[in-house]
Amino acid sequence: MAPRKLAAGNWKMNGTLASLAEIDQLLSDHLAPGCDVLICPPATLVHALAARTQGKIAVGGQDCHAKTSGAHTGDIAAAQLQDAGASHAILGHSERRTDHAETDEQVRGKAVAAHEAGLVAVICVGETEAQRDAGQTLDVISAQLAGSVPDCATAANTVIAYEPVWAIGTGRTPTNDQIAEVHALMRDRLSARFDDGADIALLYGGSVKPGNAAEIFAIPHVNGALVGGASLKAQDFGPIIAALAVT
Ligand SMILES: O=C(CO)COP(=O)(O)O
Repeated sequence: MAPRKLAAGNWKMNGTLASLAEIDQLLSDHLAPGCDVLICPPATLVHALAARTQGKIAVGGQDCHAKTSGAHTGDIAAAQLQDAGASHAILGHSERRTDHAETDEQVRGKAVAAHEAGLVAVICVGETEAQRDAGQTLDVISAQLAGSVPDCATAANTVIAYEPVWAIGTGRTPTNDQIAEVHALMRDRLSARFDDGADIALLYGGSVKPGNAAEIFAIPHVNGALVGGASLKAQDFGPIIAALAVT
């Protein structure tokens, strides 16, 4: 079994009910068989999006709590996401690691909770610019993988997204060789640790656009993308999905 190809959109803190019209557009224009499509809208829109798309695309949350319920104001349990129609949860995004000081250990706990609720955990890793400049990229990625990915991970319940922090929302992307180096490292680490680690899908994220998607998808061990800004408009996300489907 080869890793499944996945085009994933992370809407971050963008969108209202009116934005779901973009998804209608996407469904009518572009739904290419040949890759899976996931949209992770703000939590307020998970249920409406799932109801509207009826399984034609997957819907995910952008975070979940490690506990199943309780006194955690403002947080969302994995089972609540699942109840609202989500099948995935992005975990450990660099914006969560920065804005909410999430640690690898906390991300791992969230991933276990996601798995227990039947969700696929989309676990994010990535170096800062200072870490890259200091030659620490591979060590940082190795440590984040070791710390954030739980022992219960399988190819069926886990996706890893490599998102260099300095490439997110900046219009800057690593060179193809830099992406290839990190993805090869991730494949090695996961294959060494998990029986089906060779089949865990590896996404690249950070300034993926219609104009660079095909080139990025041609890089070995890149099985899809986690797309921020360009996932908000069907006219941008559609061509990215199409590029992945034919890779
Ligand atoms: O953070 C990202 C997806 O999770 C990437 O965001 P951009 O595609 O806007 O750079």
